Amino acid sequence: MHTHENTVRLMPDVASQAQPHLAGALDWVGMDGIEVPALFDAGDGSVQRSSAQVGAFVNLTRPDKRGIHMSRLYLLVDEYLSAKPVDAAMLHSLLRAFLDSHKDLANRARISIRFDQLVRRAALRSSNSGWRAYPVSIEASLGEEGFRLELGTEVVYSSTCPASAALSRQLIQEQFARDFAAGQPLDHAAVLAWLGSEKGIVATPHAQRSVARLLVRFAEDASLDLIGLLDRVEQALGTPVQTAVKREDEQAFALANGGNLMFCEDAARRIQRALDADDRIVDFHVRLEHQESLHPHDAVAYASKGVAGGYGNGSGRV
Ligand SMILES: Nc1nc2c(ncn2[C@@H]2O[C@H](COP(=O)(O)OP(=O)(O)OP(=O)(O)O)[C@@H](O)[C@H]2O)c(=O)[nH]1
Repeated sequence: MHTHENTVRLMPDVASQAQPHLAGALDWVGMDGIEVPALFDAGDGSVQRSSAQVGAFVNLTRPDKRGIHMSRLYLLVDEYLSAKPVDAAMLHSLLRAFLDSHKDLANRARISIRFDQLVRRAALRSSNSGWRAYPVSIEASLGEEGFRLELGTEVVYSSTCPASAALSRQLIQEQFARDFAAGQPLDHAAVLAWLGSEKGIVATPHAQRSVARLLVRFAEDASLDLIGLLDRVEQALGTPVQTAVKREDEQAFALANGGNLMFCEDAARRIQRALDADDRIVDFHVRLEHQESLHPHDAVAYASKGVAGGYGNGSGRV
């Protein structure tokens, strides 16, 4: 009977052989789409387990070596992601372990983790609540430039067009002028009834489902505060999409939209101001997409960190 050691000794190890024909250092080698159940901080003190897709990579600095040791990266991903919630410190030590497992072969490592963060959101007025699933992509790397951590996510919201609102108001005024003659005393009850009729709102501004795509780089010592980031962005926008909606919630949403008219430029500046004020965020790029109901195309704005001579150049990284 073979012992485990004997069996292993009999197996050829192609990856560690010297490269016979083609030599060359490689930028990144690894695996993408690794399926793992990973743990994430749910933002309320509890831990959420989500199905995640992981990319695990190191560079290959040795031109003469055939390949990296994929299984080592795979097993490290499984070990670390099963043990504790994904955060900056854990990712940093996982990447260090990637490099330790490839001594003399690699000096850079990176990992990407994609999953949906489920968050229970309260209704605007009623006591109900419902789920939102925010798509999240975490990218961490370790190399000569140190540890870097970026987080990408999306917030969906409603935007009502300010131009359309002004044009609608003008038509409502004109309708009022037609229905109530100038110089005549106004009958309070008649005006109230008129306001409650469809004539009182002959034109309605168009609103659109809109998407803010965010890419944020955190300071090296900052925590991975995903829920805090989502909350801050939704507050800055003012009209995030709702989950459970009763009539009282829908009315509150209509009021919020009426007081929150915005072009995509306005939305971009609101997020820019909110994220600029957060010193745990060293850089960010946002892309705002207003999926127009007036047009078959979208209105789009990009913004990035607004420091003087800043990082942002409209490169559209998101
Ligand atoms: N390097 C590399 N390995 C691959 C690739 N596709 C599949 N693999 C497999 O990944 C398996 C595991 O690789 P290793 O980590 O080198 O496995 P191992 O030699 O048993 O493990 P160690 O003893 O730790 O090196 C190998 O059997 C490879 O065939 C590829 O494109 N490149």
